Amino acid sequence: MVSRRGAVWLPVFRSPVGASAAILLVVVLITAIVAPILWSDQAAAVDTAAIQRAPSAKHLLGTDGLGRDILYRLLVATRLTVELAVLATLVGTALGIALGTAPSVLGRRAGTVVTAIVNIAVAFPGLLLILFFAVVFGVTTQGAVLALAVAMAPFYARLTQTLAAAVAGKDFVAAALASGVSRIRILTRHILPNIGEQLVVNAMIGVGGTLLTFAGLSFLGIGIQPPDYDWGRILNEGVASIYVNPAAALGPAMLVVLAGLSFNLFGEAAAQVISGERTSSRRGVGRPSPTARDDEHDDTVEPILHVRDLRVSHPVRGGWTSPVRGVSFSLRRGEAAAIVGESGSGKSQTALAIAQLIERPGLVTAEALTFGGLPLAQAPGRVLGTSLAMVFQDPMTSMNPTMKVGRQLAEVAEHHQGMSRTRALAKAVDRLQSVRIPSAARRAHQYPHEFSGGMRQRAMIAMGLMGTPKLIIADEPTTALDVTVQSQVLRLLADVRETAATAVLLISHDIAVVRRFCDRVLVMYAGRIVEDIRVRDLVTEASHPYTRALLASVPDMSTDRTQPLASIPGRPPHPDELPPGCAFAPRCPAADERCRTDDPALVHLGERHRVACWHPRTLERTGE
Ligand SMILES: Nc1ncnc2c1ncn2[C@@H]1O[C@H](COP(=O)(O)OP(=O)(O)OP(=O)(O)O)[C@@H](O)[C@H]1O
Repeated sequence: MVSRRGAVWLPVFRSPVGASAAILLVVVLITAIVAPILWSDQAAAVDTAAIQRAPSAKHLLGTDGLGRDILYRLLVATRLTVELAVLATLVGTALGIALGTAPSVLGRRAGTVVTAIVNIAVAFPGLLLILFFAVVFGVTTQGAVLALAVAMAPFYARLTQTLAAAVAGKDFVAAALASGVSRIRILTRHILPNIGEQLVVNAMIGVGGTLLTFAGLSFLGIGIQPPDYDWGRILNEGVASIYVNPAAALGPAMLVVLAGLSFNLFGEAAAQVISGERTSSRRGVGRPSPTARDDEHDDTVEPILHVRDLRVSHPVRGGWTSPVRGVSFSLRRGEAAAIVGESGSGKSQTALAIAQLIERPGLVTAEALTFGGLPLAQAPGRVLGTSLAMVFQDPMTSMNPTMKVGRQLAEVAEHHQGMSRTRALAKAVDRLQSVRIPSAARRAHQYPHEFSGGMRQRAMIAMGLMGTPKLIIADEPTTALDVTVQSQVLRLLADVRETAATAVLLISHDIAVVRRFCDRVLVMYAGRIVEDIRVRDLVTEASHPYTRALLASVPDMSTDRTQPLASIPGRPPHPDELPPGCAFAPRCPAADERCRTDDPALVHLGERHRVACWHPRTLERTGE
């Protein structure tokens, strides 16, 4: 059976360009290997009686100044030419990867310095850099290799940074961060394997360019030094006798171009195939400033999570934007609460802030943010991945595609519980079984792409269960799944909750899902909780006009199907375009002057009911 990696490369050979380049490449490589073995003597044989002869049946490309056969010399020189081009590219790529990944491993300042140096070097003309370093490292073969490598490193550094930035935004990297995996390990296990393919392809295209440049250096006399010779040197000698024997110059020139092209075209064809495979914040308003604070509901028995006045801010041009503005709530052991609200209301930012996954320069502040009684910020490595688990929205991006599912799960136990590889894998299989993955032992050895969407999501939950989580934060875990699989995943979360008294914080925009699964709903609007209510009271007691509008937009058994569904007119405001009073006022049918000037605090309306509104339940009274 062809492995997945092998299968990815197969289409390269199917395209006409890829196939021709591959044939050419194979010919070049075979020549590089066999020519020095077969024809070294013929290439070195001096014949003073046949100096600088034109092409003949005996010497197809003629002879050089010492009567040596040019064709044999070209064939033998293939090895050194290709070897040095590949070596220079390898050293340059390795140097580039080291420079490109340094900012994420080094501290912030050192990282900024490295990035600045790379940016300056990238802007510098490549040829000038090569000539400069060739002089610095000395006019020798090694000097030329080093000069080429150092000159191409900034390009690969920039490429690595760009590719790594794209992968760093994926959920599986956030999941690994959540598990407390170190940055170096994230780099080596999660980021580099996922950008390796593109780097290899770019390096292959690069070999073609390096081959041409190296030949150029040798032609100028600052590449390979006698008695060694490559195509560039032979070209140099051939040009001297071009009027006597043009083939002496044309032969090496054509070989340089053909070999360069073969690497280049093969790399390009591979890049096209791979890219084909892969295609299947605004201005701020000043530093985060205090706003009306939620009046925290504090009657919880044994709160596992305690959040008071949580704020998340991000720097944007001209100031800061605050998508979460003073959120307060507590969660008890075994409680399932949902955060609902329209897109952009700050649900995910709240979840990420609790899981300590807001990356700098984003700023998280809170009067209290404790988990199991301990401040989360002080002990993220110990809590995340063990007693706090996170399940992300997109099962396609939640797992590292280059690691087998079992290994990804085992990594958590190896890292946090110091388990041996074998025991950790056995635990991974056990957890996969517990989330009802069929043939778990076999499945553990498969890659995520061999799992269906629902199975991947269950495997994500199993990853959370590798520790003994007291809280699972599930950010839209069912959005990408079909309805049947959705209920399976929710049932699974419900089982975990029941058996281990695990609290669940479910982020969702689907109030129907929430009503089936949760005890409590936290309704968010424009970065704040506007209502905190028990699910069983939702239909009868919901008091904020926004909550009622959300409810009205979901059809139920009593909905008149002949009428269009109620929708909420207008759009939620962007975090930096908030109106002065209640953020919902511009869309609220009950808003008056006070709503437009004063922001209402979140206050108790009942025993376990909080609402932030100047006119709670107004809509119901007015016959909504
Ligand atoms: N790094 C950032 N810099 C600036 N603004 C950001 C940043 N990250 C998020 N935001 C803003 O925060 C707001 C809330 O985002 P969040 O992802 O929490 O919304 P959400 O309620 O989860 O929406 P959705 O249901 O679409 O996921 C959005 O307006 C978004 O533009």
